[in-house]
Amino acid sequence: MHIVTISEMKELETRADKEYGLTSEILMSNAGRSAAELFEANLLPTHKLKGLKVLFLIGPGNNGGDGLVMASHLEKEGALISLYYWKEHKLVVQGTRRPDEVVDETLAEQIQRADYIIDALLGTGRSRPLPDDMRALLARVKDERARRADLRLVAIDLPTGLNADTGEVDPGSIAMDTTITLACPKQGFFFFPGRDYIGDLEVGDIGLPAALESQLQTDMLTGQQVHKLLPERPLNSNKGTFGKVMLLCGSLPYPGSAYLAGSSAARVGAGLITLAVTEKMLSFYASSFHEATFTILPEENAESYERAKALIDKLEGYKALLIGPGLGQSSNTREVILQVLEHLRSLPDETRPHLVIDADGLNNLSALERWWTLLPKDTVITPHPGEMGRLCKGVKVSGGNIERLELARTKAREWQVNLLLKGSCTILVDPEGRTRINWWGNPALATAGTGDVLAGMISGFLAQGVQPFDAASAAVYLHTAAADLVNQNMHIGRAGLLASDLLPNIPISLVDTAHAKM
Ligand SMILES: NC(=O)C1=CN([C@@H]2O[C@H](COP(=O)(O)OP(=O)(O)OC[C@H]3O[C@@H](n4cnc5c(N)ncnc54)[C@H](O)[C@@H]3O)[C@@H](O)[C@H]2O)[C@@H](O)CC1
Ligand SMILES: [K+]
Repeated sequence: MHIVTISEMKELETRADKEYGLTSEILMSNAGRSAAELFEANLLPTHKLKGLKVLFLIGPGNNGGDGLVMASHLEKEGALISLYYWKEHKLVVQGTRRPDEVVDETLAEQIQRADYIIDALLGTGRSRPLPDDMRALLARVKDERARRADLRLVAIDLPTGLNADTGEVDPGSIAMDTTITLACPKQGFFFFPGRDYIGDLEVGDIGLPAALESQLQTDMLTGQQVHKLLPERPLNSNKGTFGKVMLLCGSLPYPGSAYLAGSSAARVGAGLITLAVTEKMLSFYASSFHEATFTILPEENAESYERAKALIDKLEGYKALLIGPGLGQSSNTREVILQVLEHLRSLPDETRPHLVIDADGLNNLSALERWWTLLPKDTVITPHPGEMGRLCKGVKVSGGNIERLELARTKAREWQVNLLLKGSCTILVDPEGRTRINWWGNPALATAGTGDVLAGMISGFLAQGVQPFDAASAAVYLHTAAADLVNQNMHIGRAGLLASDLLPNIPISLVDTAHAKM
């Protein structure tokens, strides 16, 4: 599913008209019908349309036009519709226009009795700050929503006043329970503060031919898309079929990282997991991770070339290598990483394991000048905002604002990597600038070890032959899906998840993609 900017959306509409004869009226008619269908589909099981009291706030442009089409569909199905035309200050209640002198009073009543209020005031055409009377109207709706939790607010295309490119909001904008956006999600939905105003996101089909969208470079990750990226599991297979993952992870203060990452690689289906560890650490892993195999490395005070050689000697036949989680940042360890990278660069593409670098792997690299020139082709790197800041030599990187997007795009191209920039809506960019953004986020994931799980999942997909950008994309989507399953199955809210809770839920999240609604 493509994500668009305002100008990309306008261009799609212009070309739809020019090349396919899909006029603005046709698109609006499709938009209103589709919004009505999605609205009705989401009412169940708590509400039914017959007798439902729905107040539409209608703006002066096409967004208002979408609202009017949607309203007429709902009315035909038995909903009790009121229409407030903001610009004309006109109120129509179930087909009857109210006299001008009672509009204010009647509108107040309609707001108080509505089951649903639909924001069809402004969409992508908003061009200036909201006028005071529109802000006042929205403030009344917001107060009513605060007073009555069962009042539902639904935006058509986008919440009024939200900047669809940047996610900035007007002071008068209010948070919705649902946004039914038209044709494509807008870029601004994925960045704060806008992200908090969208509520549940639904995407209405307005009948744009798919060919029109072929130029668009930015996608929203969806379950349906991820389902197609998952590796096949033929019956005629053995553990060799699904690839081997080597992990250079974990050190004395952070032993759990290698366990979490390795288990996650197995949970997405990799055939064999090998932890490269010192003998001192072996007993810890052997007792907690029965399925793993081990490559024994010299202790950490050994010469770096001995440590690197012990790993390199065992790498043949591995399809994926994960470097970093819990590895520590000693200069000796940095040298080990450099030697391993040199070895990987010397290998032909066909035999080189795909590389993922996370956490301390990135921290070690960021201490070096032009570190990206040391990476083999098609490496996946997975920084959180702090690590990204260090990789960019001190740039401040936000966890959720729009500047992240441009930075990620610029750096993925400059560094020629598959960049996964973590955050509330994680961004993925490939070396050519192709971009994918994860809509779903889960605050319960903001806890130690969940990054190790993500890195492990990517490696596990790489081992199975999934292409690097796709492996990272699938892992990001499934990581949040697994967290949502933990929330549901353990009945926990936004806090209290342990990274290890994700592990048994990862395979379930894979299965669930087969039934994803989008
Ligand atoms: N053009 C098309 O082909 C389609 C448009 N669609 C809908 O049309 C919307 C875009 O339509 P428009 O371009 O007409 O834009 P809008 O409906 O968002 O609003 C534009 C109108 O609002 C006024 N306006 C702008 N900023 C304002 C402000 N701050 N305060 C008060 N008035 C303001 C403008 O003068 C103009 O009259 C989309 O969001 C979507 O809902 C969909 O129906 C799909 C097809
Ligand atoms: K709107």
